[in-house]
Parts: sequence; C-alpha cells; structure tokens
Amino acid sequence: MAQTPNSAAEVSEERAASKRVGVLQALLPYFAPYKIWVVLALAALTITASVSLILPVAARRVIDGFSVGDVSLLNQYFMGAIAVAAIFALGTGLRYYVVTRLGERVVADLRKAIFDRMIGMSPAYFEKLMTGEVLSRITTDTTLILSVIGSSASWMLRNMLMMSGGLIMMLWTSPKLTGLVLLIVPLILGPILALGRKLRGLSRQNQDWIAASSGKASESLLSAQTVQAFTHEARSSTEFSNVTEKAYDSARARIKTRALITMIIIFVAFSGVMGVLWIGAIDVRSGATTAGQLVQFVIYAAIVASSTAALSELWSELQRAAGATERLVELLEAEDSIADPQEPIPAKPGALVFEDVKFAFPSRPDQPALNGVNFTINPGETVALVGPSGAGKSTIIQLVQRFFDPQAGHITFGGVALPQMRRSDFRQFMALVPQDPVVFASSAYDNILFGRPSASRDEVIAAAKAAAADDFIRALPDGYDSYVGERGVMLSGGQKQRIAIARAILRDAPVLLLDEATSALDGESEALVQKAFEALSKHRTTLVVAHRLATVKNADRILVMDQGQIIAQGTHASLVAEGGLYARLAKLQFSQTDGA
Ligand SMILES: Nc1ncnc2c1ncn2[C@@H]1O[C@H](COP(=O)(O)OP(=O)(O)OP(=O)(O)O)[C@@H](O)[C@H]1O
Repeated sequence: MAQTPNSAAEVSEERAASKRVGVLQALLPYFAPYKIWVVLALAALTITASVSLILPVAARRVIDGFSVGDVSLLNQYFMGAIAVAAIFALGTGLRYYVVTRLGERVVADLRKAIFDRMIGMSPAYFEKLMTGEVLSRITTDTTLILSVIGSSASWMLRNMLMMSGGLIMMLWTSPKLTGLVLLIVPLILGPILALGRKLRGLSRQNQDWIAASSGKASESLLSAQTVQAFTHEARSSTEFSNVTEKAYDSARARIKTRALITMIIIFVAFSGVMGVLWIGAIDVRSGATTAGQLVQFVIYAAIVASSTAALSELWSELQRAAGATERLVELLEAEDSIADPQEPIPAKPGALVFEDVKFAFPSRPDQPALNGVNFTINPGETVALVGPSGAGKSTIIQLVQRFFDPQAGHITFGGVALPQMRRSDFRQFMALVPQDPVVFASSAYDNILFGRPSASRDEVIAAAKAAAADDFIRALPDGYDSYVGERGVMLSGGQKQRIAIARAILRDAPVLLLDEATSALDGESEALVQKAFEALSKHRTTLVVAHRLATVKNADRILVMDQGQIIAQGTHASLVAEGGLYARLAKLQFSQTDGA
C-alpha cells in the first residue's frame, strides 16, 4: 500500500538519479495555445522597461537644463514626463493582467493534464506513490509554478531588459566607467551558477518532504478513527511531526543557500558600482565629465545593479520552480505498466478464459499470487471461486479487468487476449462489486447512478430494490438525495455494500464480478440480494468470490483455490463427495450454521 514517509528521501534520490528535466522547457507546450498572451506580456514588459530606462536621460536633461536656465525646455520635459507616467501605468497594468492570467490558465491546464494522466494509471503505479503525495504535487508544486509564471518570470524578463538596457545606456553615457563595471560581471555570475544547481536539488528535496508530509497527513486523517481506537494519536502526531520537521530542515538548507547567493551578489554588485562611481566623481572634479552625465550614469548603474540583484533572487526562485516542474513532469510522463494497444481489436462479450496464468504482484515479484491457473467461464455460466484467505481469488478478479498483466499465460475475453483490446472497451461489459465497496461523497442516488450515468430515476430505484437497498435509502433524511459522507461514512458497512450492489445491477453488464459482494449483509438482506443475483446471473457470465459457501452452493461450477492454484473444481455436491479442502470447509461452515 502506502510507502513509509522515511522512504521519501530514497525516492527523492532515485528521482535525482533519473534523467534531469530541462529547467522549464517541459512547460513550454502548455504555453503554446496562448502565444498571443505571451506576445502581449512581452510587449507590456518592454513598454514598462523602456519607460524606466528613459527616466535617467530625463534626469540629466533636467539637471543640465537647470544649469543653463532654460525654463520653457523644463516645462516641456515635465509635460512629457506626465505622458510617460501614463504609458508606464498602462504598461504595468497590462503586464499584471496578462501575465497573471496566463499563469493561472497554464497552471489550470497543467493540473487537468496531471489528473487525466493519474486517473487512468493502473494500481501498480499507486503502490509506490501515496495518493496524498500526488495531491501535494497537483496543489503545492503547481502553486509554485504559478508564482513563477505569474510574477517571477515577468519580473525576471523585466529585470533582464532593465539590466541589458541599462548597460547600453551606461555605455552610451560613459564607455570608460562602463568598462570598469563590466569587470565585476563574472564575479556576480560565478556564485549564481555555482550555487544555483545546488539550490535546485535542495528545493526538490524540500518539495519531496512536503509531499511526504501531505501523504502522511492524509493517510492518518483518513483513518483517524482507527488511530483513536488504538489510542495512537500521539504516535501519529510524532510521525507527522518527524516528516514535517524534515520538510522544515530541507527548507532551511534551501533558504540558507539562497540567502548566501543573494548576499554575495548584492555585495559584489553594489560595492563594485560604488568603486566605479568613486572614479567617476574624481572625473567630475577634474572636469572630464559633467555632473548631469555622472547622475545619469549613477542612475543607470543603480538600475543595472538592482536588476542584477533582483535577477539573482529570481534565479533562485526559478530553480525552485524547476524542482517543482521536475516533480510534475514525472507525473505527466509516468509510464504505465499497462497500456492500450495501438490498433485495438473491438471487444465483444464472450467466454472468459485463463490459460496457464502465472502472476506475482510487482511489489512482490518473488511471491507468486497465481501459479498456473486454468479455467473457462462460458457465457451465461456462474462460476464461484472459494478457498482460504490469500489463495488468490481477488487477484483473479483484478486480472480479469486487466489491472495487472500476468507474467506468463493468457487471459482472453470473447476469444481475444485482453492486451489486444482497449481496456475501457472490455471493462464496459463488466460490472464489479468489490471486496471493499467504494462509496463517493455524494448522494445515494448519484452513487448508484455511477453504475450507468444514462439510467433513468426509475431504473436507479429498480436497481436499489433488487439490491435490497430501497428501504434503507428511503429511510435516510432526504431519501435518495441524502448525502452519504466522504467514502460513505454516514452508512453502515452493509448499506455501503448494498449501494455497490445496486450500482453493479444498474450497470446491466454481460459479466458480473462479485468479490465477497454480500459479506457485510445480515442473513435476511443477504437472502434477498442472493435472489436478485440469481435472477441477474441467468443471462450473464458471473464470477463470484465468497467465503460463505451457502452463497455459492448453486453455482454451475465451483473452483477451489489454494496458494495461487486451482486444486479442485466441480459442483457443490461433487466437491463434497470428493472429500478434499472444499468438503472440509463445507463441513465446518454448514455444521456451524446448523449449530447456530
Ligand atoms: N497489491 C498487492 N501487492 C502485493 N501483494 C498482494 C497485493 N494484493 C494481494 N497480494 C497478495 O497476493 C496474495 C493473494 O491475494 P488475494 O487478495 O488474491 O487473496 P484472496 O484469496 O482474495 O484472499 P481473501 O479471501 O482474504 O480476500 C496474498 O498473498 C496477498 O498478500
């Protein structure tokens, strides 16, 4: 089932070793449909950056204009400045709107794409990853990307424009001083590049621990009642606290590196610029340059220095987002061990055949769950699977629906091997009542309707009646429209099971898969449901797993399983007469029933 949080670090290492995803390249396809927005955003950014770059020129003109005392020129400059302010405001507003909206759009698409990928993944995938972790990625990691697209990326572009534009203007103002400034650049780029990679690894580790912490929280909260019943609240809290502290520790390491990068860069950038200005001030004194020129140069130098400092911070942010992107791309590109064929053969109902099927679950490759299973269920036949716990009965039900592929042997349905058909094609011919009935957080009605969403209200009610569920549903506060709680917590085990049965009945599929379908029902309900099943099974292929032999006595054939093999088969009477495992189980159960 779920991995322990401790293994999150191992998983993280495993991931780090796997292929490195190009920083934000993986996100590019998500921007493709919104090219026009990207162009608009770039235009808005260019406008605001250009305006900021014009201001120092204006400052020089004003200062030098003052010195020649030309007031009319001054008036013109200030009127121009007001017009520029309007353009600046417009550009800034447009940038915010376009960029933020683009970010939200892309992240919404990304979330949907991940969900679409995840909902179709076969169960083996979720054995390694806790669902809470997947949720954390869909929420926290995408939020991080949103902040990068929505603000950091545009700030980054703006600062890049300001930095390069500022440099050009500096060069124009004073090539000598600019040359000196450029000597500082390698000192700034060095630490950015050296520490940036480290930061990305640390960010990724941090996100992994956050996900592990979400995974732990969702697992414990979902089973809060069991935790309380065993008085393990403190233990659960400690476990959660440990993972959360790990997340904090990794965040601390990330923050430390980021603070270091920022500190180095700001110091180098500002002290370097100050040094250059020092020289400039000497030039003004000697008359080699005007005061206005130096002021213009100072402002450009300040723009370049502050945009460089901002870029270093944003670079760190981008590294963080790159870590998050890696984690999301892993979900988007997750390989499913089960895949649909390129050219599927259309599915049609027919016999269900297992031919020498050998299977071990991926998580336990050395422990075969099925060890050479052969059987055929002809259309319309009812076959029961019985045997001790862990014999492999539910495994057969899972393989019939191709949630896993066997390592050896073949499973065919209607004469075609399962991997040659699209999974949704043959699954639509199957109705399942699983061992643990799943009830969704919605109404009783919607839960039954899930079996066949096109069904009418009358059909839903008829299915509920057949599943002996109508009476209890009507007694709920809002009848069929009553909310049944998350995972059906407002229902009893037997009620949940009857909802699951009604859902399967409504599905009206040619193959009925019943895995301990009536195990939670009282004798009376079970007898009623049993009758419904018998009526339903008449024209259907039915595979039924049951511990209570009374429920399978009338099956056309009973397959007795033990340790992944079918050790006997026949009718109830013939198996009892044979005197094997089945006869022993029957004796035990029927004598208990007699005694009761
Ligand atoms: N997802 C899984 N990963 C690894 N092993 C599994 C998994 N599911 C089941 N198994 C193992 O496979 C074997 C067969 O399990 P299966 O659920 O088919 O038994 P069963 O006959 O249905 O038992 P029960 O009557 O208790 O439901 C068991 O040893 C079980 O531990």
